[in-house]
Order: sequence, then structure tokens, then C-alpha cells
Amino acid sequence: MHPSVASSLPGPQTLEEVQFFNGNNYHKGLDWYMGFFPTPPNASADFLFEKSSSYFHSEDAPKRAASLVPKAKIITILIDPSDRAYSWYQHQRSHGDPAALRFDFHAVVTTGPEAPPELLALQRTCLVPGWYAAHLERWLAHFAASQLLIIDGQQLRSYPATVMDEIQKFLGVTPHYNYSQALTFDPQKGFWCQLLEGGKTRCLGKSKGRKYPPMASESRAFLSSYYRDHNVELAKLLHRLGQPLPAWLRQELQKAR
Ligand SMILES: Nc1ncnc2c1ncn2[C@@H]1O[C@H](COP(=O)(O)OS(=O)(=O)O)[C@@H](OP(=O)(O)O)[C@H]1O
Repeated sequence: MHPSVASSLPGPQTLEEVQFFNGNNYHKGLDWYMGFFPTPPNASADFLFEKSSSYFHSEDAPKRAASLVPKAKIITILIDPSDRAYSWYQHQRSHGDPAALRFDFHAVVTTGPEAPPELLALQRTCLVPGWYAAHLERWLAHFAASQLLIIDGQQLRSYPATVMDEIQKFLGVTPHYNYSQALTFDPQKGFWCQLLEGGKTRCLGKSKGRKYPPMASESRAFLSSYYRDHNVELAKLLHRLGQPLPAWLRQELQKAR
């Protein structure tokens, strides 16, 4: 939406995410990567933007990104890792992942090491990305703290205009874009969406903000305990960076007492 920020374009194989820094696409080289961006080098966008869901927890992405784009600004959005795990499980179900269709969420997150490989693989992708402090430390080993913005996903969901203002400030983009005029809450979608001329809205697609039943309380209790140490480490890290703790993290830490 911001006139000074150009986003990557979808490709036939990559769909909406380029997935460059984490896997084998990296070996296709920088020209391949730059081909996903709409602007010729002389265009006026101050920033090129892309997001790929597998970068955050990737072992390779921070080092590779720092070596190719050392001045990059990195934005991470953190929600309660238990909710992230459940959202990912629902995402996999809706993509027809056999293990996600066969096993319920509680079985996925609680199963032991003797489980079949496809169940263990799904468990890993549900749980490991939520080790937030460990992943952030890897990014901070390659980028200065001033290049990293950590957003509370709950705040983004509830107060997107305020969070987008914070992002504008972090990027230092001009002109100042008025997101409170450009966004409106869509009761049907249940989320904030872009306000178009004539009062219509443009929301994110069907794969964002899916409707699914709330997480079972025993799964939430299990995950609260599973993530306890990771969340304590995250709180220490945010404290060290002088950043406020998200409300969900405060709540989790209170449970930990
Ligand atoms: N405005 C708005 N509209 C729709 N969805 C919103 C919005 N703000 C935040 N969210 C939350 O974003 C979740 C999807 O996040 P991602 O796009 O990062 O997921 S992924 O890249 O597909 O893995 C998605 O997760 P699910 O609710 O599980 O679908 C939403 O909760």
C-alpha cells in the first residue's frame, strides 16, 4: 500500500513467497531473486519488500541474507507460539497434508519419538518455529539490533494502523502514509482490510484468517508448558533489546510462576 515500498511479485513456481534465502532457490543466484521485484533499478521505490514464511526459523537465511543484503531491515511478527502451531496445523489440513488430516492437533503436538516419520515431520513444523528466542538470536548474530523490528502479532491484528505507523518509522519511509484512513474493519472477514473507493474492502485471501474451532484446552495447557523455557528466553531477549513484552507473553510468563 505504501507508495515507496515495492513488494515481490508472485511467480508460477514460487506463488506468493519467493523462498530464496532458506532453501535451494538460493543457488539460483541474485539475478533470479531480483527478477521477482517489479521495479527497474532506476525506479523510485525506497524499499523492496518480500516475506517468506520459512525464513524466520531457517538455519541458513540470516547468514545468507546478511551477506547479500547487509543493510536489510528485518521485520518479525510474533504471536503466541501455541497459536502459531495451531494455525500451521490448520494451514496444513487445508492443503491436504495427509498427516494433518489423519491426526488431531493434540496427537500431533504430544506424540513421542516412536511416531511415524510423517507425523514427526508435521510435529516439528508445528513446534520448532515457535522457539522464538533461539531464532531471533540467529538473526541478531548477523544483523544489528537496530535493523530488526519485532512486532506483536496480536497488536497488528487489533490495531493495524498503529503498528503500520511504527513500521513506517522503523523504515524511515516518506511520505507518511495514513493507514487509519486506508484500513477498515470488515465484520464478515473478522479482520482489518484495505478500504477501497466506494466503501468496498479488499481483504487478505481465504488462506489468511481461516475459520476453525478454538484449540482444545488440554492442547493449550500442553503447549504452554512446552514453550515455557522458550518464552522465558524471549522475555530476557526483549528486555535486553529494551523492547516491551507482548501481552500474550506476559500472560504466559504469569502462568509460569
Ligand atoms: N488483517 C488480517 N487478515 C487476515 N489474517 C490476518 C490479518 N491480520 C493478522 N492475520 C493473521 O495472519 C495469519 C496468517 O499469517 P501468515 O500470512 O504469516 O501465514 S503464512 O505465511 O501463510 O504462513 C492468519 O492466521 P490464521 O488465523 O490461522 O489463518 C491470521 O490470524
